Amino acid sequence: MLVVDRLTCRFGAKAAVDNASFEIKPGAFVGVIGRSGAGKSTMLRMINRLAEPSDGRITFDGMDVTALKGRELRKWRARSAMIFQQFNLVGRLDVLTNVLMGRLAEMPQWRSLTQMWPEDDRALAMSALEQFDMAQYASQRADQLSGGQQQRVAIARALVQQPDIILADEPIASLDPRNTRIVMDALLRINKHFGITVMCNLHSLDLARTYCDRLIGMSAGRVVFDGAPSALTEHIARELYDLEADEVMGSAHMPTPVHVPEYGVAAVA
Ligand SMILES: Nc1ncnc2c1ncn2[C@@H]1O[C@H](COP(=O)(O)OP(=O)(O)OP(=O)(O)O)[C@@H](O)[C@H]1O
Repeated sequence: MLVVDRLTCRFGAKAAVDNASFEIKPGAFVGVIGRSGAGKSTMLRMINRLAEPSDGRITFDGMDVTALKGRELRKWRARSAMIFQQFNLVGRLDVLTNVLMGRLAEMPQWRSLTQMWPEDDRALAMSALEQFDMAQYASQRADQLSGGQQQRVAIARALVQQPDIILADEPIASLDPRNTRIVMDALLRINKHFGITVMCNLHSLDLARTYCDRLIGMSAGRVVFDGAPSALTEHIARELYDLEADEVMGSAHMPTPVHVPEYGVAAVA
């Protein structure tokens, strides 16, 4: 279980995250919502330790994440895989090598320098690409793919890290509606099929309601809502988003969730 306890991150006098506390059980799909600047990215980055907390504590299954250093910190970063808005692939490398990068934390340094990937890792990477219908692009340069395809490769890379939790920071912000659905479905598959906890920052409230089983609402660095999507009333949502409310609340056509036997809930247009 991930426990965030009175976590604060200050940049100068400003608290980007202010005294936030919550717990996340294994296997949850949690959406972090709120307007631009609410502190969503900083929260995720602190959990992965890309941003340093100024105060408070993060623990995972009893391990003090906030105190980790050196090799232990590198291991934690592999266990809490980040997915970014801009995909963060190495464009000049092929797709398979990009996915294999997710295995680096498990490799001795000499081996990673020679890029001699063990056969098991290559098989794991190919299998991850197959999960997201990307195996046919394995030998193609990553920068020749569309945004949606690149994000699927990034998700495959996260999967081969064999993480306990995936931290997705606005993973669909630069995608069109079709690719948005494909990428959100890929995250849902990771969650339902592999049982990996997903924490996903989303600007769109409709997407968050469609895919997440719990929402954490942030405003000015504080957690102001924590509960099931059904408990998020129109009134609370309007308070969370303020002037942006009309933009994020249902003006666009959104997928309706349906039950798919293989992985539980999926989304269809
Ligand atoms: N490295 C930094 N230095 C200074 N201020 C920062 C830094 N990172 C974030 N902030 C500030 O902290 C606040 C929260 O930013 P954050 O990116 O976490 O919000 P967000 O909810 O993810 O917003 P968005 O949806 O626009 O990405 C903002 O006011 C931002 O300007």
